[in-house]
Amino acid sequence: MNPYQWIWRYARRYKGKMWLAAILIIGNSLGIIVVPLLGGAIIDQVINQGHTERLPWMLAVMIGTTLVRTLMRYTYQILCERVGQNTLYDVRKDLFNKLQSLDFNFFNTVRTGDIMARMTGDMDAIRHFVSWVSYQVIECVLWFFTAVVVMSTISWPLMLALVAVTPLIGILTIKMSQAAHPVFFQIRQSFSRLNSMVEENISGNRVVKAFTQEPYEIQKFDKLNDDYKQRNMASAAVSRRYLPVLDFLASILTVIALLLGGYFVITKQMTLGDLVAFNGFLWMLNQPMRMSGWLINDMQRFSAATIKIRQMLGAKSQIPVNNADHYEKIHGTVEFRHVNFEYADDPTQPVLHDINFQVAPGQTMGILGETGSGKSTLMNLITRFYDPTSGEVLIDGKNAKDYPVRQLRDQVTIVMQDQFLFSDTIKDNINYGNRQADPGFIHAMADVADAEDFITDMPAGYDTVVGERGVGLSGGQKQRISLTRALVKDPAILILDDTTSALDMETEAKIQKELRRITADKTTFIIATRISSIRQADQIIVLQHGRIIERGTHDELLAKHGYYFDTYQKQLGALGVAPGEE
Ligand SMILES: Nc1ncnc2c1ncn2[C@@H]1O[C@H](COP(=O)(O)OP(=O)(O)OP(=O)(O)O)[C@@H](O)[C@H]1O
Repeated sequence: MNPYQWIWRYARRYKGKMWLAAILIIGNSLGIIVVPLLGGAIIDQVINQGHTERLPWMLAVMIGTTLVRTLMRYTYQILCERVGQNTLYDVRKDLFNKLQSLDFNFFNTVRTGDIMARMTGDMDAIRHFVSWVSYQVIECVLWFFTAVVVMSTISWPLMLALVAVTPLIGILTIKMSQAAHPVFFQIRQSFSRLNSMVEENISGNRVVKAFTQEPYEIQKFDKLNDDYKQRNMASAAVSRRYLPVLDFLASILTVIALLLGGYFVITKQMTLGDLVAFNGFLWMLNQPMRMSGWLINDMQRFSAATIKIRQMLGAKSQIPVNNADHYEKIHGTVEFRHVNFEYADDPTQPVLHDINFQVAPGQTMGILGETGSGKSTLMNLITRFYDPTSGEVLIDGKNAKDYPVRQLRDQVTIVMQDQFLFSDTIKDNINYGNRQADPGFIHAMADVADAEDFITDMPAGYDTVVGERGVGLSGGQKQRISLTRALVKDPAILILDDTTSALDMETEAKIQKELRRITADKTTFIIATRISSIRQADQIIVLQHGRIIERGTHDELLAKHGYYFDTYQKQLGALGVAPGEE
């Protein structure tokens, strides 16, 4: 499907408006012929033949048609703008909905700046095409052919002389189109790179400043900015190469018309009035020729803009978001059977190897392991952010893949390591997963997460607006708000991925105690670096290089004198507690 067929699938929803606009465009284009024809008639009939009584109605018709034409043009311009805006609204909506359905595999490989470039610059190229370029093209084609027909009826030999130039214009237009297409595609790519860089720079501004890398960032920006400029210059060079020639050919038409037309008048092959009328139509040939270059540019820009948007709209999620007709309540048994996993963007690096375990509803599993051992990845398979490469994740004995994914995630909540808060009120951040949550329940859960006191101490309490990504809150406060958000969701399976790492041990111990109380009926997974966070768990697994190397309860693991025991000893040592004294 070419870009024009693709956009037509959206624009045809507004067929009514488009037909009306088309009728008005045709009416306007036909109306154009009135003024030059009457101009010629005034010369021949009023000035040369002395029929002065005809002048008033001729002038009245000229003014009348001009007024009607202006009204028509105004109306179809508004109609086209509406169709353009509506079409853009639909494409943007589809794109945003698509983004919501795409999985982590997509977001791992596509940069945010790239997506933003699609949602802004590319969208505008589409709007410009539908709202402006489309009717300009129709106008130009209509003007050109109307002029050819009318001018031929006035003097076909003169018209034939002018038409002789048009094949050259056709060839130039095609050549320009071919030269412009790759350049516009490169401009879009370059714009994406520039956008991504700026987006990352803004998101990472604290790191930039902390490491005083502003000069490096400026240098990086300058390079991309220069690349963008160069590509735009290349596009301008294409225009520079062809547009003056097209302009020149358009001007040549006037010279031919005057020279040859003058000769025809002198030799009485046509009247002066006819030549004036003929000359009056000349712009209807000129204008499309002059415009053709610009319109080709705009069409190529549109075509380049649609490529990435269509790629994004066509992106397939490996984990489709499907809806179900009935809601299946999850009780909380989680079983991993011979699970292996590697990330799609790095398939050479197996991350999890033959993972097997089972957790009963209401039980707590602790997960310990060195950094990069696969702990978060393991949890991401329960929430189905990814599916295992082989093996099965079973929830209540049923393969996780057989649950509608939104239903599953509705009952499995993860508090991620990298907490994200929206620039919204604390209240709206907390009830993000459960908009109907009872205020009493929210306060109770905030109490469990030890967040109630610091929230109510804030000037606007729960209505305090936090900055983007939770700016204005400490790391520990963000962690506690994120934990409250997960608890308010009241899931059957709760996953805490290093959720309390930023808290002091006393606060952590308090939260752990409260959590044990309220998660008695939930299956809970706790990823932790501190053994104190998981020692009460019903079972603990230790991961190393994606394999379970130890499993058991706290006491069983200590008795093994392995990795867990060593970690425990180190952590006690760090606290200045001798073994046996804890
Ligand atoms: N999107 C990804 N694409 C490719 N590899 C990844 C991706 N995410 C993580 N990995 C790799 O998978 C491995 C396990 O990562 P994971 O985040 O699960 O470890 P972890 O045990 O949770 O680490 P930490 O304690 O530091 O959070 C690491 O080697 C990491 O580099």
